[in-house]
Amino acid sequence: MGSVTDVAVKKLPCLPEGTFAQKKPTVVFVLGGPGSGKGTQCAKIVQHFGFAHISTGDLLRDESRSGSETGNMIESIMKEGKMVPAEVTIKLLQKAMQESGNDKLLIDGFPRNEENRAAYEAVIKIEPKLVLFLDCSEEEMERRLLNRNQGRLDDNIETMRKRFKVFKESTLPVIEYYNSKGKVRKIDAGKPAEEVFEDIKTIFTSISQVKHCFCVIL
Ligand SMILES: Nc1ncnc2c1ncn2[C@@H]1O[C@H](COP(=O)(O)OP(=O)(O)O)[C@@H](O)[C@H]1O
Ligand SMILES: Nc1ccn([C@@H]2O[C@H](COP(=O)(O)OP(=O)(O)O)[C@@H](O)[C@H]2O)c(=O)n1
Ligand SMILES: [Mg+2]
Repeated sequence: MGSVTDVAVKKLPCLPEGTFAQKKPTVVFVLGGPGSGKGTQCAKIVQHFGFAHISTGDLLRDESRSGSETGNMIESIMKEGKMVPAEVTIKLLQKAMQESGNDKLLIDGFPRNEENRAAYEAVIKIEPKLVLFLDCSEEEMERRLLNRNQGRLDDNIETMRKRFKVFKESTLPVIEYYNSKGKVRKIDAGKPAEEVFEDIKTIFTSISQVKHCFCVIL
C-alpha cells in the first residue's frame, strides 16, 4: 500500500509524477467538544479554502452501518459515548486520506485521546500544520446537540454527558499537548456560525498565502 504522501502527490494536477521531491499534504486537526460546530465549520472551510473534510466520526458511523463485526463493536461503543480503539480509527483514517486526492486535509474529531495521537504518529506521521480548537460552553453544546436532529444514537442527554466527560478528560490533554508545540488556534465557537467562520477565515487566509519562488534556469 502506498503512503498517504504518495497518493496526494500523484493526484495533484500540476505536478508530473515523480518529477519533484514528494510533498506531504497539509493537515489541520479540528477539535472541540461534541456540538462545538466542527462539522459545520469544516463545511465552510471546504467551500472557501479547498480543503478535503475527513470526519472520523462519519468514517466510524459508515463502518458501523456495514454490519461487520467491527461495525457492531463501533456502534455499541458510540452509543456509550466511549472511544473506539485507535487501531480501528487509524485504519479508516489512513484509507480516507489516501483516497481523498487532496493535498489539504481537515481531520475532524481526531486525535481525540492520547491513544489516537500515538497511533497517528506511528502510522501516518504527518505533523499537523495547525490544530483548530472550537471552544464552546457545555451549556451551549448541550442545547445544540439536543436540536441536531440527525437521528444519532449518541445525541441523547445520558450519552452526551458521557461524551462531555471524555472530551474534558481525554481530548483537552491532547489539545494542551499541541498547544505546548505552538500549534493550537483557539476560536470562540459560542457565537453564531457565520461569526465563528469570520475568525477561522483569518487563520486560513494566512496559512493559504501562496509563497512565490523564482527559478533561474541557466
Ligand atoms: N455557531 C453555531 N451556533 C448555533 N448552532 C450551531 C453552530 N454551529 C453549529 N450549530 C448547530 O449545532 C449542531 C452541532 O453542530 P456540528 O457542526 O454537528 O458540531 P460537532 O461536529 O462539533 O458535533 C448542528 O445542529 C449545527 O447546525
Ligand atoms: N477519533 C474518534 C472520533 C469519534 N469517535 C466516536 O464517534 C463518536 C462521535 O464522534 P463525532 O466526531 O461524530 O461527534 P461530534 O463531536 O461531531 O458530535 C464519539 O463519541 C466516539 O464514540 C471515536 O471513538 N474516535
Ligand atoms: Mg461532528
